[in-house]
Amino acid sequence: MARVLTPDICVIGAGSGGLTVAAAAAAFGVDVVLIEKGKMGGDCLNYGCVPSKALISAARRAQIARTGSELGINADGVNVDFAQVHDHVQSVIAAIAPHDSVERFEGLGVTVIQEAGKFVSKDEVQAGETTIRARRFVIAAGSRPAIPPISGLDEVPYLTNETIFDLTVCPEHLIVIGAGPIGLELAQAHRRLGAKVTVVEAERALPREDPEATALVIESLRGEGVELLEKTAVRQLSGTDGEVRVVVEAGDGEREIAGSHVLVATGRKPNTDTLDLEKAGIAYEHSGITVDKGLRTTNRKVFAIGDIAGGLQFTHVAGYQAGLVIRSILFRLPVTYDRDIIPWVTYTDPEIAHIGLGEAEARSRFGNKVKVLEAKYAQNDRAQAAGATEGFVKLVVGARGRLLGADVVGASAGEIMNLMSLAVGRKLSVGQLAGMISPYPSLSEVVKRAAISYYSQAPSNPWIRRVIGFLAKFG
Ligand SMILES: Cc1cc2nc3c(=O)[nH]c(=O)nc-3n(C[C@H](O)[C@H](O)[C@H](O)COP(=O)(O)OP(=O)(O)OC[C@H]3O[C@@H](n4cnc5c(N)ncnc54)[C@H](O)[C@@H]3O)c2cc1C
Ligand SMILES: NC(=O)c1ccc[n+]([C@@H]2O[C@H](COP(=O)([O-])OP(=O)(O)OC[C@H]3O[C@@H](n4cnc5c(N)ncnc54)[C@H](O)[C@@H]3O)[C@@H](O)[C@H]2O)c1
Repeated sequence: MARVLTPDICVIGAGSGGLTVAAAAAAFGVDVVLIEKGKMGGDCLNYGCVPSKALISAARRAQIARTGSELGINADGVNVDFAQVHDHVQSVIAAIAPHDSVERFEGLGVTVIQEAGKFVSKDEVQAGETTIRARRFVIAAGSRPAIPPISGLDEVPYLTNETIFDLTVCPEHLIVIGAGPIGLELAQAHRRLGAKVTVVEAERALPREDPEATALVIESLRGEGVELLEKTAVRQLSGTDGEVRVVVEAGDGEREIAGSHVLVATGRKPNTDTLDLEKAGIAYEHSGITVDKGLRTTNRKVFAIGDIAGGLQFTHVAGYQAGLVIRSILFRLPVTYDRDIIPWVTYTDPEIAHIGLGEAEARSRFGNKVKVLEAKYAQNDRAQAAGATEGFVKLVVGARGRLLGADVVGASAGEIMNLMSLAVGRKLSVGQLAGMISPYPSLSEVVKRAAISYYSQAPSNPWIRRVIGFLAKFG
C-alpha cells in the first residue's frame, strides 16, 4: 500500500556505512529510515571482509600445521575438509548477522524498508510503494565487482567475491585475474587449502603498497606455490564449468593456462547506476559520487559515504565517514574527511599494512626534511621466538619528528597498525613513540626500535656531547 514517510534521515544501503549512520542516529533519538535491497550487512558481512577473513583463518591453521616442523612440531599429513571450511565461513557470517539484522535495527527504532531505493526528485526517494521525504539523505549503496571487457569472459562461468564463498569443493586449479587485495588474499587462502593457484596481474601486484613490503609478500606467496604473473594481459577466455582456458600475454609472448575455476578480482564499480541520481541533481563519475571534503554531494541535502563515494574502499572508512556525516547532520559541526590518517591492511601472510604518507609522497611534499626510519622483525625477540623474522616497520617522519606515515609488513602487521593509527591520527612525534613503554617481548616493540633509531645520530652531535660533559662535572 502506498505510503509517505517524512523522517529526519533516510539512509540508502545497509552495509558498513549505512548501518553505522542508522544506529548512531537512532541512538540520539532521531527518526531514521533505512532502505536495503539485498542482504543486511552489505558486502563486508556477506561477500567481503567477514567470509574472506574466516577462509584465511582456516587456511592459516592448515599452513601452521604444515610448517610446524620448523619449531619441532610434526603434524602428519594435513587433511583439509573443504566442505567443513565452507561451513565454518558461513557460520561466522551467521554469528555476526544478528548484529546487522532488520530485527536489531527495528529494535533500535529504525524503520527498515527491504526494497531498492531510487531518487524521484531533489528531496524524495522511492522504495517499493513507499515515498520517503527526508530532511537529509545518506547514500551508502556500496560497490560491486568491476568486470573487465575481456574477450570470452561472458561465455565462461567465472567467480567473483559474491560467489566464491559458496564453493563446497576446493577448486583444482584456481586462476585469479587481478593481484589486488581480493586477488592475493583469496589466492593464498585457496593455495593453502589445497588448490593449485595462478594469479594474472596486468600491472604490478598490490600497486598501492610500499614496493619493498610487497616484494616480501610476493616472495612468500611464490614460496608456497602460488604462480604469480605480473605485467601480464589476459587476452581470451574459453571453456566450461570445471575446465577453463585463459590465454595470457606478457613480454615473452602468449601462453594458455588451463584451470578449473576463474576468479575475477579486478577492482570495484560503484552502485551509482540504479539510484536515478540525475533526478536529485547529484553528480557522479566513473569512480563514484562526487563529494566535498565534508562528504556532501552536489545536492546539499544529500551525503554519500563508503565505497560509492569514490575514495578508499574499506569498512573502517565507511564507518569513519558515517561518524563525520552524523556530526554534520545532527550537530551541524564542520567536518573534514582526512585521507592521511586512514590505515589499511591486506591479510596475506605476511600481512601488509599502511597509513598516511609513503616515502615517495612525503618527499614530494616535504623534500629533504623527510627521514625514513626502519627496523626489521629479525631484530625483535618475540619475532625470533615465533620463527616469524620476515618483515619490517618503516616510519616516515617529517620536520620536528612528526610522524607522517608508516608501512608494516610481517606477522600481525594489522595489529601493529592500530598503534600506528593512534600515533599518526593523533599527530604524535617519533619521540613519543620512542618513549613508549612496550611490554617485552612483543612484536610492536619493533615500532619503538624504529622510532629510537631517529636518535642514532645523537652520540655524534657535538651539542649533546657538550651537555653530557657539562652534567658529568656535577658528579
Ligand atoms: C572480498 C572482499 C574482502 C574485503 N575485505 C575487507 C577487509 O578486510 N577490511 C576492510 O576494511 N574492507 C574490506 N573489504 C571492503 C569492504 O567490504 C567495503 O569497503 C565495505 O563493505 C563498504 O561498505 P559500504 O557501506 O560502502 O557498502 P556495502 O557494504 O557494499 O553496502 C551497500 C549496501 O547497499 C545496498 N544497495 C545498493 N543499492 C541499493 C539501492 N538502490 N537501494 C537499496 N539498497 C541498495 C547493497 O545491497 C548493500 O547491502 C573487502 C571487500 C571485498 C569484496
Ligand atoms: N584487507 C582489506 O582491507 C581488503 C581486502 C579485499 C578488498 N579490499 C577492498 O576492496 C577493493 C577492491 O579490491 P580488488 O583487489 O578487487 O581491487 P584493486 O583495484 O585493489 O586491485 C585490482 C587489481 O586488478 C588488476 N587488474 C585490473 N584489470 C585487470 C585485467 N583485465 N587483467 C589483469 N589484472 C587486472 C589491477 O591492476 C589491480 O592490481 C580494494 O581496493 C580494497 O579497498 C580490502
